[in-house]
Amino acid sequence: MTETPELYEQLEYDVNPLYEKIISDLIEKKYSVIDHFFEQNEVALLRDSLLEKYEEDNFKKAAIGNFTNEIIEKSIRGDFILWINEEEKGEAEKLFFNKVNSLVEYLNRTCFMGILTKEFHYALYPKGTFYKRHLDTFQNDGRRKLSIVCYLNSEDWKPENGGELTIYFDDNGREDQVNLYPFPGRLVIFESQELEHEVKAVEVPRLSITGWLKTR
Ligand SMILES: O=C(O)CCC(=O)C(=O)O
Ligand SMILES: [Fe+2]
Repeated sequence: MTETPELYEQLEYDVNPLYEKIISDLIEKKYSVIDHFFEQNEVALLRDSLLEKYEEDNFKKAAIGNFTNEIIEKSIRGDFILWINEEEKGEAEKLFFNKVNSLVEYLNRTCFMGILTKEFHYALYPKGTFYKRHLDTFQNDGRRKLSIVCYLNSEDWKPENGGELTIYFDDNGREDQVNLYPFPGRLVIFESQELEHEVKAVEVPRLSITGWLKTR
């Protein structure tokens, strides 16, 4: 019998149980929650980087709509954001992209997801702000495939702080929801074109990185 080792080599990969869990969650329920995706010291590094840039006044009021038609609408979303340029990254951002890229490579290799580009921004929700229920593709970007949120809050995030990410999903024809607190190091990943979600009002500043994996 003749073998084709080159082909086997291409298809071979080390199975990563964490990534496999994410994939099976996505297939089963269109979202996945991974606690401690980033370790405490990594979260601290990223939080410091966010706060430094925020204090330097680099953040801007998040808008809704697309680039040519940006509307700042406080009654819809109240967060401040700063896009992260992967080329100009510092130590914290390098660490962030290393982990994200490893996940993306795995998704492409094992699921043929065809993720070609990605975009991420820091976000800070000041006290009293929220983001009303929406679908991430309302930004007129049908290329957004998976939404990723990673929380950079300090360890003691309490329920009375509010700021849950509420994801709405269909349960056999009935709408159900899951409420997720923005615990530090927690990563939430969900199908951008499928799941509506919202950020409940926060009582203390809420820190995160949000981004999208895109097909083109
Ligand atoms: O911060 C979150 O939990 C979600 C943010 C979000 O939905 C968005 O930026 O589109
Ligand atoms: Fe969103």
